[in-house]
Amino acid sequence: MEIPKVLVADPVSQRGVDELAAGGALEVVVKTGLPEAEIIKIIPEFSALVVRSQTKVTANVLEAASKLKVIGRAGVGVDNVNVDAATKRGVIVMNTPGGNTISTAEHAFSLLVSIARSIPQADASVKAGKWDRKKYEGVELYNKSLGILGMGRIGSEIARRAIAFGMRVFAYDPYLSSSKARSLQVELVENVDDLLPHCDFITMHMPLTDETHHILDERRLGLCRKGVRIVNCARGGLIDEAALGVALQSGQVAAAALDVFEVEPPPADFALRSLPNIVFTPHLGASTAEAQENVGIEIAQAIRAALLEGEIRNAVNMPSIDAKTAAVVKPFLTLADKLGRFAAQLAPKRNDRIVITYGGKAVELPTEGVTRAALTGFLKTAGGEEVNSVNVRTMASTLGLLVEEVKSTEQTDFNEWLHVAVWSGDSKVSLGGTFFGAKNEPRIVRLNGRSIEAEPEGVILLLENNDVPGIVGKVGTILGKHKVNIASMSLSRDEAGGQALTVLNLDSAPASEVIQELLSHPEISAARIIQL
Ligand SMILES: NC(=O)C1=CN([C@@H]2O[C@H](COP(=O)(O)OP(=O)(O)OC[C@H]3O[C@@H](n4cnc5c(N)ncnc54)[C@H](O)[C@@H]3O)[C@@H](O)[C@H]2O)C=CC1
Ligand SMILES: O=C(O)C(=O)COP(=O)(O)O
Repeated sequence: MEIPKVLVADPVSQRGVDELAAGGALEVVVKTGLPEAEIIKIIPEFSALVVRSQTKVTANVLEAASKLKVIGRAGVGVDNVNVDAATKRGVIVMNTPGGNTISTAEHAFSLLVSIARSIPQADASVKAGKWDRKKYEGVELYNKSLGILGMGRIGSEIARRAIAFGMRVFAYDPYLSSSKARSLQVELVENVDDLLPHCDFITMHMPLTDETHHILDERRLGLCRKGVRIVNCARGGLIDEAALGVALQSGQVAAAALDVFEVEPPPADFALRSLPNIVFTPHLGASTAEAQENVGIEIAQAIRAALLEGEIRNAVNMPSIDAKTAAVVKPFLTLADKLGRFAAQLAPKRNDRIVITYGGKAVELPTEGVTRAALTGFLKTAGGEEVNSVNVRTMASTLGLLVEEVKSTEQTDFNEWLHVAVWSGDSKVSLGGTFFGAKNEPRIVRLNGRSIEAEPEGVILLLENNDVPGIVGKVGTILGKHKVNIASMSLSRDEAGGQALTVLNLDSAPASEVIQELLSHPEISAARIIQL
């Protein structure tokens, strides 16, 4: 079997590369700093791609990435990855939250102190042979107020450090609970506008999203306390850099420090470069030996787990699942896929709703992965092999297919079972499955409300026929005449002499003339082949 290849497109610690390549199960290629065109040329060979913040994983790169299963971001922010395009192409996007938290918090806090005391400027001044002690008079952090925009991992570490420096900390984070704010000893402010006038210092620690883009714009910079000092160690797009430049020149903002920029690296004519009261670092927040060791190893382990064991860790575009749970869920994934495929071949084309019901012990499962498997089985007939558990929810939503999950308390003959029902208007198709025997073999045991027994595998012949003597023999004779062997057969009838559903597992697919011959029998009203 071909060894999956992994492209490391941004600098990752050697220990991370070694972890990826361990045991020879993956082939690791390190090619950093490639332009998009070069990545597009080579990406078709790769099953996984490792990036940091420099490589842009664009829709064009993803379009070319025919083999790609996983994008591993050795760090936190994934705004350099077109996650929507990755999801549409069924590519898992993972990151390593936490691996560079301390490093980034320490860097941001260092920048805070730097601009309180103009350390970089004073350093440059002495190195230039000057001795300006008055010019570089600074301010204390002690007894000052700090506003933290984004109180997650890094924001929380900043808060701890600020409190240790005797600062009063205000936090703006719409997703932070009051109890968490209390435990962090920060004062939660409902909206940014109310926070800004109270802060001597402001530091940004939120992701770059549509909601946070330019969250500090000209208007809000005007709301800040005059002489505020601002640090951005999160993402350049959070601050309107042009407005910041004006505020720095007017003194509305006394000083600023940027580790991140709207365009990285900033262009040669970057206007802020000439201002005396701003400090820059080249996106160094996570650039420590410890952080890079952490994120390198963590992303390597996550990619190996995904490619080699089907375990999903820290995915940003689908539910994570650990190896132990993956093993428990695995048989249900197969059954769900088969039920979905079976339903797709029976259901009419335009479907409004699909309901996946869990019964017996199956109600204890982490259902999302199993639901996605049933959906994938169902939609593969519509969407082709492109559909997988990463993009299937998006596809269902695009098709207007309402997806429902039910945990049933219904008592049945089965210890654990799954049921898939699909509606198109008033017409409904439904299938139920469970597992039989010591080997936990999957079985289809319900079809449109009737009890049957069929292996969800290979060629299945469905017959609707009158329950009359000799019909089974007749079906066997017709199939036998055409050398079609019956592997198993199950017959389900409403009542003796009534309507019956006959389900046969066949060793080969009968030709269409065989189906026509079966349909020519007066007691057989429907015959169709299902391929699983
Ligand atoms: N300069 C650097 O090298 C580094 C930069 N970063 C950046 O820092 C950001 C934060 O990193 P972590 O703390 O690890 O992430 P995190 O996910 O732990 O924290 C982000 C916080 O932002 C909050 N948030 C989200 N939308 C918000 C909004 N509209 N308004 C206010 N708060 C909002 C979230 O609720 C969360 O608490 C990352 O997204 C990344 O962009 C992270 C690591 C290194
Ligand atoms: O983890 C993040 O979000 C970062 O911004 C770190 O960026 P880097 O991996 O150092 O290019």
